Amino acid sequence: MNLGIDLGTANTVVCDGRHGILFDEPSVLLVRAGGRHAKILAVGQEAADLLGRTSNGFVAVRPLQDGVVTDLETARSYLRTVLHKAGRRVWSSPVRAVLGVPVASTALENRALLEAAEEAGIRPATALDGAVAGAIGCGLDPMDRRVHLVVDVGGGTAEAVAFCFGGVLAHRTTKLGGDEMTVAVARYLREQHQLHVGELEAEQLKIRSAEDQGPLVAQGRDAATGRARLATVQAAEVAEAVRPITDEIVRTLAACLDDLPPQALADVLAEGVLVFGGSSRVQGFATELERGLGLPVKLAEEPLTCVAEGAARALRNRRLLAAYGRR
Ligand SMILES: Nc1ncnc2c1ncn2[C@@H]1O[C@H](COP(=O)(O)OP(=O)(O)OP(=O)(O)O)[C@@H](O)[C@H]1O
Repeated sequence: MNLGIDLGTANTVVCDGRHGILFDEPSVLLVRAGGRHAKILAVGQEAADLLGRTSNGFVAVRPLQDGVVTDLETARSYLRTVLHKAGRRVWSSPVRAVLGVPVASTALENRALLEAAEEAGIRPATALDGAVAGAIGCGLDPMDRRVHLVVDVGGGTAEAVAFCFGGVLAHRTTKLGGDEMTVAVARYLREQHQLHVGELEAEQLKIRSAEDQGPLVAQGRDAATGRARLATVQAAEVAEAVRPITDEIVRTLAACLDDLPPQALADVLAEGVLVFGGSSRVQGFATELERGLGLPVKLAEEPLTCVAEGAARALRNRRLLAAYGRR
């Protein structure tokens, strides 16, 4: 198997060079707590479906925090199960992969991810900036002599990366992303509608508000009576709730332009800024970004899968991996 893997804070996507997307599910494991004897009960969508529905003793674990591996053992078990779900049946069958990593990740953080991947049976495992992989997935060539600027806004992080002819020129990262937007929506409902909602409901409301401008219905628990009830929320209210987060993301990422020479800016002005990652779909984000950067913004056609698709393509391009690969 020759795979591109986007092991994100929120979602994991695995793409095969020949067969396309093999796995696309939330990055989460459900384990039964038990110290060293913790047992994995469900992974991916199965685990996500059980969030908030299990009794005491079950814990949801995310293999990554802010885009990086924090626990080697968890990451290894998670990757092993993901490979199995992606169709790897024979333990000894060779798997090569390129894995997307945050541009600001340290050598030590990349080492942890690659070690977990190798222990899960991926050999060789190569790390590539997720933003560069996403650009490849959208049809850009990072070996071009023109400068490209891309923005990746995921669940736990957002980054802007400018690159050209095999090298990164400038980048900015923030540990704000869709997860914080979801928290902001839940807080808004509590404060303005006296409704307590779970994480899943707040996220669904955020996503629906990006697709439907009409009134939306939120389901939760009344703050005063503790009883289940519904509330009608306008899409514009959700946009207002997430605006402080999107503003902060745009402000941080826009500083990336300060590091670009005038000729590079001219390239980006001519071509526009490519935006991907699930949170690029949040209501009003693209407009905010366009205003903050003062540059035209283009939305990727496949914002959630282009990183894995690009990573799978990069696996076949030795020159590109020699230039951008991180070991
Ligand atoms: N249609 C949509 N509208 C708004 N938000 C969305 C939409 N689809 C997904 N999201 C949000 O996008 C985020 C996940 O995006 P993505 O899968 O790109 O992140 P990730 O790669 O797992 O995270 P990271 O890049 O931070 O490691 C979640 O917060 C999710 O709520």
